[in-house]
Amino acid sequence: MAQFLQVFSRSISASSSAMAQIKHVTVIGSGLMGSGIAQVAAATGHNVALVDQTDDILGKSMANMNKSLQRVAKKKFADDPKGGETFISEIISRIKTETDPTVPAANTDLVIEAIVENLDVKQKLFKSLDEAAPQHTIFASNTSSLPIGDIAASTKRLDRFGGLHYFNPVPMMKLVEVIRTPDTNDETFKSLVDFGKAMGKVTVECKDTPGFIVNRLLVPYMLEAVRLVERGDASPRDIDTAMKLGAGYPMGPFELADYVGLDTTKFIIDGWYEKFPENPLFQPSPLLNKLVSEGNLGMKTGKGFYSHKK
Ligand SMILES: CCCCCCCCCCCCCC(=O)CC(=O)SCCNC(=O)CCNC(=O)[C@H](O)C(C)(C)COP(=O)(O)OP(=O)(O)OC[C@H]1O[C@@H](n2cnc3c(N)ncnc32)[C@H](O)[C@@H]1OP(=O)(O)O
Ligand SMILES: NC(=O)C1=CN([C@@H]2O[C@H](COP(=O)(O)OP(=O)(O)OC[C@H]3O[C@@H](n4cnc5c(N)ncnc54)[C@H](O)[C@@H]3O)[C@@H](O)[C@H]2O)C=CC1
Repeated sequence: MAQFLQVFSRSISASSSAMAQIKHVTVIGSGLMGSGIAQVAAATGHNVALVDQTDDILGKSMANMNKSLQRVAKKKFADDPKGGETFISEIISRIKTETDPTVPAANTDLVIEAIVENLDVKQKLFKSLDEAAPQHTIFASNTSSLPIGDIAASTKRLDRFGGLHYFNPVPMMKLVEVIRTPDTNDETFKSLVDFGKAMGKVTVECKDTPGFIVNRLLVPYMLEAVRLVERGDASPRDIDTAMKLGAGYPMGPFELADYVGLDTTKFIIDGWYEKFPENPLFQPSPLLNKLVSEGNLGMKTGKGFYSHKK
């Protein structure tokens, strides 16, 4: 009987610790996505550690978050600029920056990874985090295209690993896809859904299938657009106009590719081509490859399919 009670109380405490509300979040990668995720997590009351490779990169991310928050505050505090300043400074004060991911990971409830779209680099990061983070910490990746199970395989916490796939720009886009692998346990999955909702997002659930829901549909559409241009059938400008005015999309496929980043876009296509080489859909795009090889990565560099003011 004593043994049964011990096991019973251990399982209660394990499950209640896994179910504990997520308060401290570590976001790794402070680029387009990581900075947006950190900003919204802090704006919804979470304590956030934001990690990147250098203090210089982190400084630029903090400045970008400030700009985004100014846009939010301008609307929210239209008649109260002082209130707007307090709003911004309170959110910013909940974000600490760090260059060593293992430091905040040692004391965090959730790690959200938003680094470069490369399986080896993500696996290497999570392997080191697995050694540093406590038992209860949940790991999540914001990958656009890599299998969550492949990233999780670098750790010993397959049951506490899932996907949280946000959309760009995170402060404006209302969706987060919550991904469970066959190993993700129910407590972890529920914590991830609850966290998505606590960030003010609408959550949808998806299995660990290539592209999840949105990118499974979006990537073929965008690739068809680039093939139209490569065949000389229509210009990027006309395709964008057509999809905005004819299909009601807020951005056309080329504007969106520049917004997402052509480097990230290429990582996604190259990864799927390597995995599904026989699929005609994922054949490399000479036009995209040319732009990336010239360092024209879209809005982040000031030039991609279009020129952008920096
Ligand atoms: C064709 C090339 C082929 C390549 C191969 C294909 C590869 C496939 C790549 C797939 C990539 C997948 C990436 C991924 O995993 C998933 C994604 O995230 S996909 C991207 C999803 N996002 C979208 O689709 C964005 C669509 N665009 C919009 O919704 C709007 O355009 C946007 C909200 C971005 C901007 O709105 P717009 O009216 O155009 O401009 P404004 O500047 O006037 O903004 C409106 C409004 O919003 C406020 N705002 C905008 N950005 C921010 C921000 N970052 N922070 C805070 N606030 C922001 C702004 O202040 C305005 O507010 P007002 O009150 O209206 O003034
Ligand atoms: N750009 C987009 O629209 C979307 C991207 N994603 C995914 O989010 C992830 C990040 O994408 P972006 O933010 O666009 O990329 P980004 O290039 O803007 O930012 C990536 C950041 O990660 C940092 N980084 C790289 N390796 C690191 C490491 N080992 N440790 C710490 N930091 C490291 C880089 O310095 C950079 O600041 C990718 O997996 C991408 O597929 C998901 C949804 C939308």
